[in-house]
Amino acid sequence: MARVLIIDDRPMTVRGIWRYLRNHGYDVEVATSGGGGLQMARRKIPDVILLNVTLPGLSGLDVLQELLRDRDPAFKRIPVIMLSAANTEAEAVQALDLGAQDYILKPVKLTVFAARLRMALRVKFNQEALERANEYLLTLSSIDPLTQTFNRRRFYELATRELAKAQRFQRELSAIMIDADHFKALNDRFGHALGDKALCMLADVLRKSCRDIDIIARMGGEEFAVCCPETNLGGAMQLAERIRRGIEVASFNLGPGTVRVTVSVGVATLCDIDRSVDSLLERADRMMYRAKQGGRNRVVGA
Ligand SMILES: Nc1nc2c(ncn2[C@@H]2O[C@H](COP(=O)(O)OP(=O)(O)OP(=O)(O)O)[C@@H](O)[C@H]2O)c(=O)[nH]1
Repeated sequence: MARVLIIDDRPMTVRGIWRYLRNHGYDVEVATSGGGGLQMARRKIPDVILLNVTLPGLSGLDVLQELLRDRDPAFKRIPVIMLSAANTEAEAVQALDLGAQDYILKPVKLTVFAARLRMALRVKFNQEALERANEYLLTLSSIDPLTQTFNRRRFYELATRELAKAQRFQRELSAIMIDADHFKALNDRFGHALGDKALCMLADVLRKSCRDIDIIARMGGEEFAVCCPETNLGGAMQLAERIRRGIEVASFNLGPGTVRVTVSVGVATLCDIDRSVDSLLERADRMMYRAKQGGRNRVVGA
């Protein structure tokens, strides 16, 4: 049921509209001042606002501007239909230019009014559907479908922002590279499906081990990265060891008998020479290869 908020200081003049909307299944509320209307709208966001231009105190146009200036995007998106008895072109132009969805003269012809109300609602619902679709597409383009961690592209976007913040405010930042050991052999021996399950297990351990503000991503294949804001080398080494150990332990529950997954982990921390996420990751990557060369299932950092 669409929710309509009428803001009009003389409710008698909108009684016809009110009755019509109630009879046609709308959920209608009436406020008699601009300020009161804004409060009501904030308490429960309406699908559309019918707003009289002339009001005591805050005028209808003031209310419209308040709505459009609001920080809450849901508030800004409420379509506003202005109602006016003035019949001046200038007022209509001003209201529409400010951002009103429509401008209707009183006395209102109910059937035409209802059609314009339906149109305003259609525009709003279509816009909401579009925003949901955009959000979904953004998720698809940012998330690795197998492990539900960020993908490489999104990792770079988020880590670049963190790096800029860390450099600007002289904060610490570290990166951890995690690569599964002998993953080819695991796939060959137990099958690709178990390999996939192992990657999901790795991602679960990463999620459980890291802070909410850490950025976890699958960089490709059997390689993951974590970007840790506000974390120095010591902290990142501790986290890396927790991850390594967590994976070793979780791998006992992965599958039948002898399936085991371990990881080699490289850690690097931001220093003055770093100009990009790449240079930090390259160092973490080099550390990870040292971990491989050192016998795997270990953490190396510098
Ligand atoms: N199951 C599964 N396997 C994958 C996926 N992506 C990459 N792989 C496999 O991961 C393996 C990586 O092998 P390599 O790069 O040779 O490394 P490794 O066998 O782990 O050896 P080391 O890294 O030296 O310990 C390859 O066999 C890839 O096919 C995936 O999404 N699912």
